[in-house]
Amino acid sequence: MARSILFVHAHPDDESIGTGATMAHYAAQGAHVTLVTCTLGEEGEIHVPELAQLEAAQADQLGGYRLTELRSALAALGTIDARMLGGAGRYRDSGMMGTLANEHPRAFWGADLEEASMHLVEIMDEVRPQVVVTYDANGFYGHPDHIQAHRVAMRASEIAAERGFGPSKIYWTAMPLSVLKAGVEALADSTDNPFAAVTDVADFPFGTPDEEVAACIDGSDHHDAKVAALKAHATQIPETSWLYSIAGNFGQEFMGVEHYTLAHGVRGRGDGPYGWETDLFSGLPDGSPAAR
Ligand SMILES: CC(=O)N[C@H]1[C@@H](O[C@@H]2[C@H](O)[C@H](O)[C@@H](O)[C@H](O)[C@H]2O)O[C@H](CO)[C@@H](O)[C@@H]1O
Ligand SMILES: [Zn+2]
Repeated sequence: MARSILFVHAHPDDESIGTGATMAHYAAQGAHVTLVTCTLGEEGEIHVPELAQLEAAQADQLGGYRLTELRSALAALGTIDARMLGGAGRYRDSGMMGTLANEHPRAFWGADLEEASMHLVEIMDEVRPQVVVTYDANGFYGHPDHIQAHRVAMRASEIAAERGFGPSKIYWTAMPLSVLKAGVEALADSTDNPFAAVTDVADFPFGTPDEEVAACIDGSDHHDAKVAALKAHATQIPETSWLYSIAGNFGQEFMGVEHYTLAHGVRGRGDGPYGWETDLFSGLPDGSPAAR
């Protein structure tokens, strides 16, 4: 059976920021890589001055523009089967938690869970992913669309399993505390250190104890592709972004390596002190067992 992996993300840019190296890694291996993006990102900031008038409060065209950014980003990552949940524009970016945009009639945060999940079930029935990747229950950092993407991905996987085509493994994006700590220390001398006020990595809304992480995907061969994908999302990620500091100054291990917890399925063989899998398909009938 050909390898099929499905990524469920909230906004255009999340796919590159959180899983860009993993997507490029599996696309390069010839796996069928499907990305489902749940909103167009209509409520985002705009870091490109000449596009400022596209913002929600003016022309309200940022969503359409971010779709073009997404297409450019995915072209950098490889052959990706890109879908919008329910079709482009069905669910709207809900804005940050507690903002007025949460109340928009099409806000993803207020979507009917069963209806939204059925849109994903249809895609899962078509592409039959052995592996699904999404966020943890907090949406990695608490954004309402990320939390809702988690809920939809998990509910759709339940329905798919009831219908005989559920994924064998479900992963949630994760940042090991050891990596987070190393990243903060590496940025300490940076002039535009975004974490200057951080005194303890526990202050971040994300961070997973290393022993709870299940997989570490080394996509450092695709570091440049991930950086190109980030640059495609120029309205969201300014050239001064700390993401580029990490990418440029501190080696590929921060940007080219992505980590996951295992939410469903049986963990395959792994490496290192915590036995982290090096392949998300590890342990599956056609999954190559992790090299020792
Ligand atoms: C990575 C991600 O999920 N980005 C979201 C997020 O963007 C944040 C938002 O614009 C906030 O106002 C900024 O202070 C913060 O720096 C941004 O990361 O929320 C947006 C609105 O829902 C969303 O469009 C964007 O993709
Ligand atoms: Zn997002």
